[in-house]
Amino acid sequence: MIPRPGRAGIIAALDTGAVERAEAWAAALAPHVGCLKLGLEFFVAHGPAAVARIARHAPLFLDLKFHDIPNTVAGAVRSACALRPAMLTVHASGGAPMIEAARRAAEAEGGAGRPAILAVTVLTSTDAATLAATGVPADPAAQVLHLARLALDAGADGLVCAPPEVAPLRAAHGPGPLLVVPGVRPAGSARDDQSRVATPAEAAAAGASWLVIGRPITTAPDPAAAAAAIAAEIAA
Ligand SMILES: O=c1ccn([C@@H]2O[C@H](COP(=O)(O)O)[C@@H](O)[C@H]2O)c(=O)[nH]1
Repeated sequence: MIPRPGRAGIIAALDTGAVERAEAWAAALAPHVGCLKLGLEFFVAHGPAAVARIARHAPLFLDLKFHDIPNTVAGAVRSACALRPAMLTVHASGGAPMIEAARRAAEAEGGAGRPAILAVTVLTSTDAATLAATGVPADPAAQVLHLARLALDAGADGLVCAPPEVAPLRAAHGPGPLLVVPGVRPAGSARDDQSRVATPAEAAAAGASWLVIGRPITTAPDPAAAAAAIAAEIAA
C-alpha cells in the first residue's frame, strides 16, 4: 500500500552496516516515525533476510536507487517486492523506459500492496558545480523539474528531491505525487555532505509528503527524543 500521511511524515534513515544497531534504532524510533529506510550500506552487508528483520518494526522504504537497463531494473523490482516494501527508488536519470519497466514490475509482482516507485531526481548532496561537472548544464532546481516531468510521465508514483524543490514541484504537479525529501536539517544541526537543505518545518510547509532524516536522529544522544522533537516541530 502506498503511504500518504496527512501531514509530512518522518522516515528515519538507518544508515549502518550493523544489524544490532539497526534493530535497536528501529525499535526505539518506530513509535515516533512513519517509516524506516534501509539503503545500500545495510543491504550490501546483510541482504534481504536482515532487511525483513528490521521491517518487522515499521513500514519499509527500501532505498537501493536502481539504475540499469529496463530488464535488469524490472528484475530487481520483482525481487525487492518479496520484502513488501512501501517504497522503492530508481534514478530518474535512468530514463523513461527504465522507470516504465520498474512500475510494470511493481504492479505485476506487488499487486494491490505494491511498493510506490520513487524517482530520485538530483541527489541532495549535489550542488551546481558538481552537477555541471557531470555534463548537465542546468542548475539543480531546473534539472529536478525536468527529471520530475520525465519520471511522472513514465509512471513514477513520486519523486525524491531536496527541500528547495518541493514548492516548485507542487506548483507544477499539484498534490498527487509523493514528494520524499532528504536534506532535512533541524536548526543548528550539521549539514554533513548535504548541499540543498532546509529545516523540517520548512520542508513540511512547502508540501513534502515525507521527510527523510538520518544523522540528525541517529547521531543524537537520544535518537527517540530527537525524532519526537522533529515530529513536534512538524506538528507545530
Ligand atoms: O538525494 C538523496 C537521496 C537519498 N538520500 C538518502 O537520505 C538519507 C539522508 O541521510 P542524512 O543522514 O539525513 O543526511 C541517506 O540515507 C541518503 O542515502 C539523500 O540523502 N539524498
